[in-house]
Amino acid sequence: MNSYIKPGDNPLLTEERKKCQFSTDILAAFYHENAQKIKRRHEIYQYYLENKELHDPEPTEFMDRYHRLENAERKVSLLKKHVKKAGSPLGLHYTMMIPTILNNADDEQKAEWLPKAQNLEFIGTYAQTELGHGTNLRFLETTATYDPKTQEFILNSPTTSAAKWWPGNLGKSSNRIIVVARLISNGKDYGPHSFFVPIRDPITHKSLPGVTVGDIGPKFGIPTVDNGFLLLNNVRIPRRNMFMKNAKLNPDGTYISPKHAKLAYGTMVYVRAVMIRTMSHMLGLASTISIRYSAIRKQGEIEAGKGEVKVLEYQTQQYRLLPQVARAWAFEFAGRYTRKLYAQFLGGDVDVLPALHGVSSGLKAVVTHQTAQGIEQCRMACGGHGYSEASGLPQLFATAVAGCTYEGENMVMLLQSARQLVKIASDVRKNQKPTKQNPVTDYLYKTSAATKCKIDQTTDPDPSSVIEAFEHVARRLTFAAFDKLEQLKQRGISAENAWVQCGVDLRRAATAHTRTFIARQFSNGILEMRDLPVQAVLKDLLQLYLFYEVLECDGDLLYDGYVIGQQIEYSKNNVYEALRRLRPNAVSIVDSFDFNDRELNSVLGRRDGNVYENMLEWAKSSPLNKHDVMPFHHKYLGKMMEDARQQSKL
Ligand SMILES: CCCCC/C=C/C(=O)SCCNC(=O)CCNC(=O)[C@H](O)C(C)(C)COP(=O)(O)OP(=O)(O)OC[C@H]1O[C@@H](n2cnc3c(N)ncnc32)[C@H](O)[C@@H]1OP(=O)(O)O
Ligand SMILES: Cc1cc2nc3c(=O)[nH]c(=O)nc-3n(C[C@H](O)[C@H](O)[C@H](O)COP(=O)(O)OP(=O)(O)OC[C@H]3O[C@@H](n4cnc5c(N)ncnc54)[C@H](O)[C@@H]3O)c2cc1C
Repeated sequence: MNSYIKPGDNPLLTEERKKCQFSTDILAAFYHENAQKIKRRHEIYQYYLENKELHDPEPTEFMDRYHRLENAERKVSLLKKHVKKAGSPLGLHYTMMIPTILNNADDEQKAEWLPKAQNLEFIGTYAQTELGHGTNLRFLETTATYDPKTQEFILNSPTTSAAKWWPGNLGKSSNRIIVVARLISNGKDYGPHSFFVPIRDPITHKSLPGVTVGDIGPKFGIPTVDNGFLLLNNVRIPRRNMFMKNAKLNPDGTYISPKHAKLAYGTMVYVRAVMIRTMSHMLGLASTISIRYSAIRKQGEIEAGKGEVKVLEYQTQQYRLLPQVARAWAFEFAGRYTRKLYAQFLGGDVDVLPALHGVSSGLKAVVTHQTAQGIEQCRMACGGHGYSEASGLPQLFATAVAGCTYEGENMVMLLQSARQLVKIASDVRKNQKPTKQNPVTDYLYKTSAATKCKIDQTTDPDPSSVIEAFEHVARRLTFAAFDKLEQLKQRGISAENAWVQCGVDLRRAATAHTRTFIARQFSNGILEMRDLPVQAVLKDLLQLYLFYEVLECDGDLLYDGYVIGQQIEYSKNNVYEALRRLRPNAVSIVDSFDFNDRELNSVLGRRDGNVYENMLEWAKSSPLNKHDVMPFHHKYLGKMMEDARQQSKL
């Protein structure tokens, strides 16, 4: 039963919702983990509806960056009064400042900084990337030189390329930030460490002496985030402003190493682990918008004389949109795994860090890339109106695609994942067994159970046959890349250069490995669902996901004969059959993502489906339409046409 039906909705959408064959409440609670969270979501939305001061004065699409930032800060300052989590001017405060305090501050520092951060007594960000370096952290230039006489660090940007560049909310919002700088003590460089650095006066908000800070200017998207630049000119901070949970520096300047060399990178691993859910939500938003719109948009007759049909009736439209719904679910299940692993790490299990880094690196890269691709597919499937900012899809894409770059550029992250695969391949070649169980990589120690894939023509395909096929491809690509590395090294090429010359093969292996991981998490995740009608929908989504992925990597499956052409044909049929089964429930399935109209920010994706009249209202509210004739018309185009008319009379 679809609980999203309301009087006054577009009848075309209501008729879709009346076809619902499952409980949208149960599916929504499963996606958001429990019914309590759905209830809380609805309470917050109702509160938002009742508090007009939280609303935008006009569609933000019509605002310039100055007014967008002002509006965002206004709402955030109000939000603190209303709800804990806040919007974009505080994005980095919640996603990086607070996790860094939790992850890198010792107990005394946590006691001092955490309550103030949680109470929003200051606003922070995570300033690591520099104008000259983002990926290669070993070469960051900002220095923190210890002065044992005063027990202070002197922070300095030695060159222009050392300017911190990109950190979100650095330009105008933040006043207490995390700066990643090279720790130098007693003449020794200990590499990048994190420091708590005041950059603006807590009362006047003016930049402090030695601090040059500002906004880096317009970007591809995310206009309400003041990504900034920062130059430090011998700014002094107390010794105790170095985060000291892991590495420590004594008053005399002696350094104490952390238990694990990469603990300082913990915040990045945290964001990579949790951003998977954000990407799932973004893909869920895009598929909600495009499927609701496709259910009310009529275009073209299938049979002459029988009237125009909803574009969702076209198999091609289903093929463009429904796999995005399936992937949104797949990413949600995969993200649950990495969040659990991160919780284990935060709980003190440092040994889990390499496994967490390995899985979160590859997952972050694949999920952000497929999310961006999927949103763009949803946008294109909405025709011209998908290209309008009224749809919400261009901004959604511009926000999501940034995830391919931040938190570790995707190619670099896939190569990090490949490091783990190559180490395992080396162990296998030496007949070494895994030192500890790792459900993500254990399959690499096995050989392909069946020499031939078990995908066959059936109405109820077995997910394990597809997952084994993905394991087979990932194993083959991993060992092929490993063997190529070894051959190059045997020819006298250095390990580093061999790595670079195998980069594309390593990336392919990491992508195949991550695909296997996601498929396994999706297949395991739906087993928890006990409600049979909802379970049937999830099984259809899983079938669509698995066989859609088979078609995405069919060349790798056919390469060594593990799969034959007939099985690719079976896979195609399984995709079409899943589309057919999902079509009647399509609108109710995206309703179950439970995104409200504020989150959707889309005229096309409105819950009520009343698109056309609201599209016209939206367009009319454009500031351009305050004028029938633009004030400058006669100065330019008007004069040009008048001159042309006069000219033609001569
Ligand atoms: C809503 C969200 C808003 C997001 C806002 C955005 C924020 C940001 O973008 S913050 C800045 C993000 N920047 C990055 O992610 C930088 C990416 N670069 C790196 O992480 C590193 O430079 C590197 C991993 C690419 C290379 O680091 P390096 O120290 O050179 O390490 P190696 O490649 O030589 O590997 C050595 C060893 O360390 C392991 N390792 C690397 N990183 C981690 C980690 N984070 N956690 C655990 N282990 C890590 C790596 O696996 C190697 O191990 P072995 O293979 O066993 O030798
Ligand atoms: C919207 C947005 C928000 C951001 N927010 C923050 C923030 O809050 N805090 C922060 O510190 N940073 C932030 N960043 C910066 C981000 O983390 C960096 O842009 C990212 O780490 C990539 O570094 P880079 O831009 O210097 O690219 P580079 O490191 O210069 O890489 C450029 C390209 O070179 C290639 N490349 C580089 N190294 C390798 C390698 N080892 N192997 C193979 N190929 C390689 C890759 O193709 C890469 O795309 C943000 C960036 C964006 C776009």
